[in-house]
Amino acid sequence: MSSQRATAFVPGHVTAFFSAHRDDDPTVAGSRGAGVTLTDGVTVRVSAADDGDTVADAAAAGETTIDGEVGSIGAVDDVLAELDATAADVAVETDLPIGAGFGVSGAAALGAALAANDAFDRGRSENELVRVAHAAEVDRGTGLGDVVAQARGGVPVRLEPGAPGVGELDGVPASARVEYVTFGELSTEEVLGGDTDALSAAGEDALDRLRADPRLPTLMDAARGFAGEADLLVPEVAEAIDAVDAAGGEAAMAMLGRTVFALGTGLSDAGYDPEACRIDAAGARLVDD
Ligand SMILES: Nc1ncnc2c1ncn2[C@@H]1O[C@H](COP(=O)(O)OP(=O)(O)OP(=O)(O)O)[C@@H](O)[C@H]1O
Ligand SMILES: CC(C)(CO)[C@@H](O)C(=O)[O-]
Repeated sequence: MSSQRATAFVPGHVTAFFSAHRDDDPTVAGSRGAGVTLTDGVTVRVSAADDGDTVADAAAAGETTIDGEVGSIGAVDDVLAELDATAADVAVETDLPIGAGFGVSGAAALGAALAANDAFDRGRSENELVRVAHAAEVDRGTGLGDVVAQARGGVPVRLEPGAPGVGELDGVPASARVEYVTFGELSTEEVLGGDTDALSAAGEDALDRLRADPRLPTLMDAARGFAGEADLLVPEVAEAIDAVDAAGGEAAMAMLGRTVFALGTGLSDAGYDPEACRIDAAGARLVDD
């Protein structure tokens, strides 16, 4: 039965390191790498557009809002088109900053897929919905591996790139408090649109290290090495990582944003005023309205 409305929660995802793998087929394209999913995430509410009585109501049908403001996320539009739900209203809500390395666009796309499928009884399986959201995110150039990681939860390790059925995931078994501070955006589209050869070589090295020792401290250390080798570090991020290190903690840069994330109380101990959450244990899911 079709309820005409549904809500999904999708964890944020910070990538610690990655290599980019292109392909004409967006379900085959993606990234290898690893990162951390967060209990801070994105809530997506999908409902049948209320045509209402007024011209303004009718014009607002099929509208996306982001934290209450009318806006658009390309990958969400593509997901709705694929699920024959372009007339739906979509409300995206998040405390995470957009464009700062938390995979908000991937989360919004995956949340829209899960919620639209449920609201309109489209009968797709979880793998199919993850595939739709992954393909939309890749096609829009706003991410490569966030969607599959967010679907899984925990500390996802992307062993092979691509959507379910193509890619392969593992994970670092771990639970921890995570702190983060954001200094601003870094354009994913720009970095992915440039030459990614050096970055990808550094990402493959980092993945080999983590596979040999799948523990959180190794993930953080490999992430720091990656950010330097891939030439992505920005000064305020480097400074914060050094300050956390000097205070005895573990921090790294979130790809792709001017964002630092740390384990435990790393950033607080270094004198920053971070946001705090935990590693998300469950992955993307439908929730009660
Ligand atoms: N206020 C906003 N700031 C930035 N992007 C916005 C905003 N509102 C909508 N968007 C759309 O959201 C998407 C943001 O994608 P982008 O990949 O840059 O960010 P992200 O997914 O949050 O982070 P990242 O990929 O760095 O982890 C784009 O499609 C952009 O057009
Ligand atoms: C490319 C990327 C770093 C953008 O957030 C992410 O999607 C990833 O790890 O593939």
